[in-house]
Amino acid sequence: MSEAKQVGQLYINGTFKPAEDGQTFEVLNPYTLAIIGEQAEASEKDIQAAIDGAVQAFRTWKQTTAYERAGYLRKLLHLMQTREREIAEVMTLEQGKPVAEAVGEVRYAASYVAWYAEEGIRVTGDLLAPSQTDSRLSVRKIPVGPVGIITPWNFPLAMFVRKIAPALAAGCTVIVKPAEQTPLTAVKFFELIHEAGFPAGVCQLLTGEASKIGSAWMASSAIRKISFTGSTAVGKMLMRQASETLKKVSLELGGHAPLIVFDDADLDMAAAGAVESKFRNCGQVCVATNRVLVQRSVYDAFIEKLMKRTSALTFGDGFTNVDMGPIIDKQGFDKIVAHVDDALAKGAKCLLGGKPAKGGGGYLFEPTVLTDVTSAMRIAKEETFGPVLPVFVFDTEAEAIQMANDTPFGLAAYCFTENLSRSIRVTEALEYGMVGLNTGRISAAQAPFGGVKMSGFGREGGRYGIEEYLVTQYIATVYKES
Ligand SMILES: NC(=O)C1=CN([C@@H]2O[C@H](COP(=O)(O)OP(=O)(O)OC[C@H]3O[C@@H](n4cnc5c(N)ncnc54)[C@H](OP(=O)(O)O)[C@@H]3O)[C@@H](O)[C@H]2O)C=CC1
Ligand SMILES: O=C(O)CCCC(=O)O
Repeated sequence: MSEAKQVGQLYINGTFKPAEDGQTFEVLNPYTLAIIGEQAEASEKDIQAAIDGAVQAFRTWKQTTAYERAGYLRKLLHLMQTREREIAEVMTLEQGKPVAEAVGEVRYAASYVAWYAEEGIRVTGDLLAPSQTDSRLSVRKIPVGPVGIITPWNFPLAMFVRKIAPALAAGCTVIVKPAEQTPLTAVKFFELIHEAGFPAGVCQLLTGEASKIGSAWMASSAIRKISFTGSTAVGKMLMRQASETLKKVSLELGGHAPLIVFDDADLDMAAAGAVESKFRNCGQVCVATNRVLVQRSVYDAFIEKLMKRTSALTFGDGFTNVDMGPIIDKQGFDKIVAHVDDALAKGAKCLLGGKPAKGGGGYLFEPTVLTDVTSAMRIAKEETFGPVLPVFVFDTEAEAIQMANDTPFGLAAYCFTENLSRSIRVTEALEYGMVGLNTGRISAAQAPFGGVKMSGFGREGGRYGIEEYLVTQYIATVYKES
């Protein structure tokens, strides 16, 4: 990837432009902490121009047929497929994940575009049985209106693509606000939006101060829906703000995923699932395993298999052949260090890693396995968002279920067992929006991604995801019989 500094602009009303007052902010490479670019910081005027553009464009976009909208999405899909390496390299530069993983993310994002290019044409209404002969009772599904989208840095592309694809397919217009750490991937993607020829105002990009953009959207009754992925704290605040103008809201928030290994599990599959689920994206994933719960009788055998896989993991510069890149920033790094230090101070044993690593100048942390972990430790309660795997022991199925559900979060959980009856009992007892049975990978464009409890609400993916961008209109008609 070229070392030339990237300069990212806003995308408003079909045009790339700098901020109206010329303000920018710096973008860093998290592996080296070098400044790799500058990104426009939207002014109040820019934010308002985007809202006005979204409102104006909605008037015509909502009138297009689902087939026309599918055509635009298919063009976008083609561009994403042909330019995947280019997008992936920008992602690695500003987010740090290995290029191969970044390519995987571009493909994953593209799978949502492919899905919703198809799903948009399947939105239908109903004709209800009337209570009198001269009437028709019809139900339409119509786009909710302009949507504000706020996403985090851990998946700089997929997190907003899986929101905009169903929104555009449904007939909504969208404005995207990506995380401050990863705006350049979004700019690269919007070049494709531009090339795909979406009408001006249908899909726009704002970068800059989150609270300024968020507050302007919240104050505007024109923005009818907010879709957010990020921390529970910010999600709760956005929901409070959205109540002022009663916007529809979807929140995909933090998780604290348990991964349960029963004594009848295939331990190789369980160890592979734990490592895949924990160490993908250096553990900076809301569905990452945050707690491994192992039945006592297979504890030693499982740990041995887990250690074999974990100690083979490599980390470093995402542009080299490694399994993991750096931690995104100091705040994320400090939380990981604090969780590990707290666990060790309270009696946990470190079997692997447990400390920062050198290299690059950014924030690296060794893949870490902790045992003798107890519920008194922070790591047992909070999302670590890093490459640290704490292992707990249990004796009975009831105890495993109780431990797994003992959290305010409810995003993803994993269970490994070869026993059919147990698999049904346990997966259905888990208070989570998503459960992986004998797998550490659950995400798919056709499936409903989302949580319960403090992990939020709303679903992304499949036929469920488009519902988030639709509202129901009922029309009662009385007609004259000739
Ligand atoms: N569910 C998930 O996938 C994620 C969970 N997290 C959890 O949250 C922790 C903190 O991560 P962090 O990146 O700070 O998460 P945040 O929730 O702060 O950031 C996510 C998005 O929200 C934006 N945002 C922040 N404050 C506001 C606001 N007042 N109004 C509108 N938008 C706002 C951010 O913008 P900006 O970047 O400009 O501040 C970013 O685009 C992580 O350690 C992890 O535990 C984090 C990311 C993703
Ligand atoms: O961390 C997230 O918010 C999304 C996880 C990525 C995925 O598996 O879809």
